[in-house]
Amino acid sequence: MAAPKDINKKSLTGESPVFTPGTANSPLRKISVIPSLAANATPFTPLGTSAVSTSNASSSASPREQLRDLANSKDAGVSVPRTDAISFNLASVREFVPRLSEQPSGFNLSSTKEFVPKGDLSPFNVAKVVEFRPQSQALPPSVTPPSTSSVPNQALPNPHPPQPPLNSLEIQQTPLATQHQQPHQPHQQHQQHQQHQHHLSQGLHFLPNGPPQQPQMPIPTGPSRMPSHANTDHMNNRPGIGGMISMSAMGGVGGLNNIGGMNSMGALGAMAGMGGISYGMPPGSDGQLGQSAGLYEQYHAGPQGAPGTNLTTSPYNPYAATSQQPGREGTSYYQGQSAFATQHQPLGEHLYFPHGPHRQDLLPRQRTIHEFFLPEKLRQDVQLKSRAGNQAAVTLSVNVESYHSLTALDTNSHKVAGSFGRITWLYKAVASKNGRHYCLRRLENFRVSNENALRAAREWRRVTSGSIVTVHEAFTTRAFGDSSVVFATDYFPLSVTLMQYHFPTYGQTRTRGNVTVQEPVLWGYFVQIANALRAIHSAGLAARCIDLTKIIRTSKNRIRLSGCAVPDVIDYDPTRRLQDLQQEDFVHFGEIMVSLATYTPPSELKKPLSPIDQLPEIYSPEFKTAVTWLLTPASNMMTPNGGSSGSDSSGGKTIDALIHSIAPQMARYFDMSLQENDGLMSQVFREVENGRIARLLMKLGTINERENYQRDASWSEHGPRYPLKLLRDYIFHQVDESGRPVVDAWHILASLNKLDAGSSEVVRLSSRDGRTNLFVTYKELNKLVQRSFNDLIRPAAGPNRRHN
Ligand SMILES: Nc1ncnc2c1ncn2[C@@H]1O[C@H](COP(=O)(O)OP(=O)(O)OP(=O)(O)O)[C@@H](O)[C@H]1O
Repeated sequence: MAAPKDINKKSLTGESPVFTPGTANSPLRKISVIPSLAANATPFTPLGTSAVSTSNASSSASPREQLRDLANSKDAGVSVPRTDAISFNLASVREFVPRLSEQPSGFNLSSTKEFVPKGDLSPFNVAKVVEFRPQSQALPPSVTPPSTSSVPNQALPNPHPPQPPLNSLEIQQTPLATQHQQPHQPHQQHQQHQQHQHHLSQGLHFLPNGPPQQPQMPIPTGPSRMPSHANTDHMNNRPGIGGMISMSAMGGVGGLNNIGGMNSMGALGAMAGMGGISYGMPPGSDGQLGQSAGLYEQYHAGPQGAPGTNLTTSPYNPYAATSQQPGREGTSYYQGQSAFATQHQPLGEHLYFPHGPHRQDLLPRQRTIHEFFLPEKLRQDVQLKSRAGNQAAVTLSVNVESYHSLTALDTNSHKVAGSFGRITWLYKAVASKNGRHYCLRRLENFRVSNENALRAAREWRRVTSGSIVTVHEAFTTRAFGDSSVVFATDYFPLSVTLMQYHFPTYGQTRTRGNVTVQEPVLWGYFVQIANALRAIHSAGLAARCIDLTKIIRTSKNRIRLSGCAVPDVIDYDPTRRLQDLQQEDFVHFGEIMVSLATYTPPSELKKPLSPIDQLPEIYSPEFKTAVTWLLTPASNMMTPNGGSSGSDSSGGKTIDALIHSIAPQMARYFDMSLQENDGLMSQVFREVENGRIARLLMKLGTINERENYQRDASWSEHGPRYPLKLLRDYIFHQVDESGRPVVDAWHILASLNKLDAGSSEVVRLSSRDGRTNLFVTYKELNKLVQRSFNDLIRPAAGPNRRHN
């Protein structure tokens, strides 16, 4: 899609009527641009002025009219000029669907997965990002680089003198010579390395992971670090919004997350007291910033940072791209400051709270885009399930009790009597009482002969286990035009039965191959079914449905017994002894294990089973013994590990005996499950932080370029909110020395997180013509964001407030 040419041209040459920084009308410019230096400045190529904003700005129509025009326009939706040159576009991030080989994409996950430190042209290649140098980079450190606005703009160390209030922000025309040298100079890195070597040789401790004071910092584990302000910040007062966004709709944006290892995040410092900054502060609460800043200063003033401390004790952060910038450690710029004070930033301030296992052995350049986001496999899995859960291709027009929006889950529309000996139907349905999805299993045309049968089914509500599909209720209904019994159970999207999973061609004429299910997988099933039986038997019930068609696989090797309670209704017989039914459970359990181990459908198993003969050699004696125990009648009983006990007082086998005997396998599975849990928790911690970034982006998006406020001086292009516009350019519209877009995910995330945390780091914001430079801390910018946003949502705010 082509953007209108004239607009592109304007945007690219900085003639956009929207963006005219540094004009004579700009109050900021009047204050502080130094004309003589301005003349020498290298022009900064403006980028990214949207067609939308351009046309809006030049139009005198009302916002509503403009929107309508825009919607009707042929070019509606063409917003960013030069999209052809930008290989990273947010739409692709949002969906974050890897385009496998058929399309070359600048943001192709499959390519980023194969991380190539050099030569990979992906804009998300961290190696490339780290190696990016502005033109002046080539100069030796001693040579003053020429003034340039090409990016990355330099984030300067915290000079620590009290920050001026925002309205007195200093705008300077400062040649880079007075700033620091360009980042990542090999020469400087070499010096740094030598310095550390030197320290080591002197017996000094080299602390790669942050200052020793860090443990003293309180580290809350959640993102909510200050009281919320119900009257101010809509976004902040909905705790779920971040997660929601990060999971689905804004997959990519929500995915913007932890760069823990990249040392660019702002959470820990924020958690240590500055955290409130990021969450909707009413204008009057800025004092809290001061307090948190106090903490920060305290942190700096720790014993190791005392004046006179040898610089060599300064911890070196190996992951901090910025800490490698020359001049960061130098004392010349910050005379009289301590070693810690001269540190660029304490490590913790830009790291999220590390949680769970993580790899330590990666160099910064080896970190890939995957470190920023939820692992692709997991994300896809979650998203597919979520989509399947919400999908309703064909919804029945029947409402059953309090359930509506019924969707059939059975793939076979010509039903015959199934494994229960009856015709059953399965539906996904939504419960009116809570809006959740449930799975309804309907017994077609079934009349309950005895009221107690349904009561027996309700007993199953008490049984809760991770290996059982929980039964919530059972009732009779005529909603389907017959007399049906319905069981409402938990719903697990995209689950398949073990029969479907392991015997996908069953019932087809195709011959089966010889497939072996690995023993660890079988042990996994074994342990989970044993766990289900323990819960069932100890509740005084029997499963009575251990069948490959009634065990569902809800995620990788994760299974649950479904269909429980159905046999209790269909075959209700109060005369049958519970012990007998439980003994039958063991036999059915043994049969499905033999079936899977020999890759034989249950109906084709040769009976009576003699597992020792039937089970292939590849399985261990331990496994064979356990299966044999399941199939052996109680009268000849031995323990699953070959012992002689295992029966209860009535002479039957017990589930406790089984579990006792397979304890080593249970422990192994338990440990695996703990590890999996750790892994998932660390992902959750990472994703929690995404919400912060998403909220911040929403705020920035709602504040910037508000055309309908232009007559309001406080919202005008060159008013006090001007730095936010420059910040937007700094974060998203970076260009290199030849004016080409630089799309650097690391830079975007790092900047947003520093902004969110209200870091004291100074950032230089340049206007697009390069003549105006603002030196401002993220802390001040953060305040400005909060203040502007609060102004925006406060009903009485803004004299010219008009609603779109
Ligand atoms: N609780 C559940 N949540 C989501 N899907 C389920 C649930 N229980 C079963 N399913 C899925 O519904 C489909 C049909 O299951 P069902 O138990 O009816 O199997 P079946 O082979 O049709 O059995 P039958 O022979 O009794 O008809 C299967 O793909 C199964 O994975």
